Amino acid sequence: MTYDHLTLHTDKYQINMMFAHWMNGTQNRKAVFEAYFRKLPFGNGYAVFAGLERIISYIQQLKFDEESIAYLAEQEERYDPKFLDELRRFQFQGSIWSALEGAIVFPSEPLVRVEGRIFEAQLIETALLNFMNYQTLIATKAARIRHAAPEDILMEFGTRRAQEADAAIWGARAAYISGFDATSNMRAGMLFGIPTKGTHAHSWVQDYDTEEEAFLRFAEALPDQVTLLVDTYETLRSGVPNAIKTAKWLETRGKRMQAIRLDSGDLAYLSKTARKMLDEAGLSYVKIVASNDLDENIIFNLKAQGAAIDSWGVGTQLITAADQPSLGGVYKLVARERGEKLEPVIKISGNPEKVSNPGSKEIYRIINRETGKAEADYVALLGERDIAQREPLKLFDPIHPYISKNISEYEAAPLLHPIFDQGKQVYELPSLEQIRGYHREQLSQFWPETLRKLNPEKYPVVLSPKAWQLKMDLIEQHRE
Ligand SMILES: Nc1ncnc2c1ncn2[C@@H]1O[C@H](COP(=O)(O)OP(=O)(O)OP(=O)(O)O)[C@@H](O)[C@H]1O
Ligand SMILES: O=P(O)(O)OC[C@H]1O[C@H](OP(=O)(O)OP(=O)(O)O)[C@H](O)[C@@H]1O
Ligand SMILES: O=C(O)c1cccnc1
Repeated sequence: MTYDHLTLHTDKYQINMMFAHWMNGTQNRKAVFEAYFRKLPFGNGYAVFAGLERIISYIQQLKFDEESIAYLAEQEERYDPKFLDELRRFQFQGSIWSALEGAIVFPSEPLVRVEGRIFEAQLIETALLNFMNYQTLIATKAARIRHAAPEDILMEFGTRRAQEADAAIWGARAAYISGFDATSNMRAGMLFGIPTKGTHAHSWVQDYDTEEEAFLRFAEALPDQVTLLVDTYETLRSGVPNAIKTAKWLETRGKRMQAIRLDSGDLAYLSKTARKMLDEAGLSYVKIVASNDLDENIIFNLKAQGAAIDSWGVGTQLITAADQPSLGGVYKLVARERGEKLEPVIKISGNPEKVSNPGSKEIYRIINRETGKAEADYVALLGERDIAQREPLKLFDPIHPYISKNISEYEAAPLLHPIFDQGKQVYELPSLEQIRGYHREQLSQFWPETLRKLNPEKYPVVLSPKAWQLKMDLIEQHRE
């Protein structure tokens, strides 16, 4: 069995719907789905989109191999062998538009649009949401941590606590997109080109009779990469003094110790005192790394306490998004084929925020020409003229349409980009460095009020008058 073949990485109900469509002869009917989330995680003012690279490689490998077919043939649903033959011939022929990784995104706007045969568009829902939801969540968490320590070195240390191996490496990648500097995971480093960093564990120190000897042996072995963990016994009475001795020894070899690492206790007090001890020993170049169940709030607090920490190793809280372990992204049908045409469809709910926005849509980030800052995201139906011709726009809140604002001097940057065109990949994958650059550029389009960690200003996502009217008409039709 191959663990990395992902075609059956889908919910059974997708296969059952594919089968039922096939039985009804409707499997080739066109459909349009859009993926979006409704609520921002962590009380943040924005999310950082990630997951596209994995979505693309998943789509590229979609194929029902004989092992998957044999497994499907065993199911209690007793799928018709002719359906299984159809699956043998299956090839993804749909089109996909998506936000780019690193993009700043908001609730209720389509982040991925899939247009294809209902057969294929339904199949990919589960995996697409799985990749988008997790990676976007971690990229957003990482952006919050970066926000708490804008100038410091951030290292992702989460693998041992991650929800298994895929989460570890794709989470490390998502963190790097949002501005982390390195990961401890070697496989993530090899696969994605993320810089890797590592210190040593308590076990290294415990394995020697004395801490001093442990430090020296480590420094002898890796003289250019010495970061010593100083809290195995007594941080200030033994760890830091032994680290100072080691640094002095390294100096006699013409080498400079990189850092000490604090992994327990009061990190503010210990770092300030250790800093003083290092400075007094003439070792102001030795940096201080901290770890121990850190998150953005603890980092922010430690900085407020004047902690002398240059570099942060963040594991569990980041990789598991511990304060909100999932992003509730959904994938909703917005149009279906009837006759020769695509007809918009709606999903009604008692909760106004849950009523879906019907029709295939495009999103534009409206940038005010005077300030260069984003004013709103404008969700329009495909091919709307006003926005294409940069005519003055009325921006109104779709839930409270009486709240509105006009704008005429603007740029409108499309958020969704073509990725697949009728099964063919038309998007060239950028390097991870380019993605990071794009993320930084995206951040610079927003006011600090949107970006702050605590109680950020709500950024407007507005519907075009046409998109809004379509929604009202469909709600009215359903009422009738
Ligand atoms: N000055 C500080 N202000 C706020 N939080 C801190 C401060 N120093 C450490 N912390 C955080 O408080 C928590 C302390 O947890 P805990 O008591 O388990 O750590 P510990 O004292 O190091 O114990 P252990 O040895 O079991 O790790 C950690 O999340 C740590 O990052
Ligand atoms: O606290 P996190 O944010 O999850 O960061 C990763 C943690 O993993 C290690 O601890 P662990 O006790 O597993 O091993 P050690 O013996 O190397 O400290 C490390 O010392 C960090 O404390
Ligand atoms: O390199 C480190 O210090 C490290 C790596 C993973 C987890 N904890 C610490």
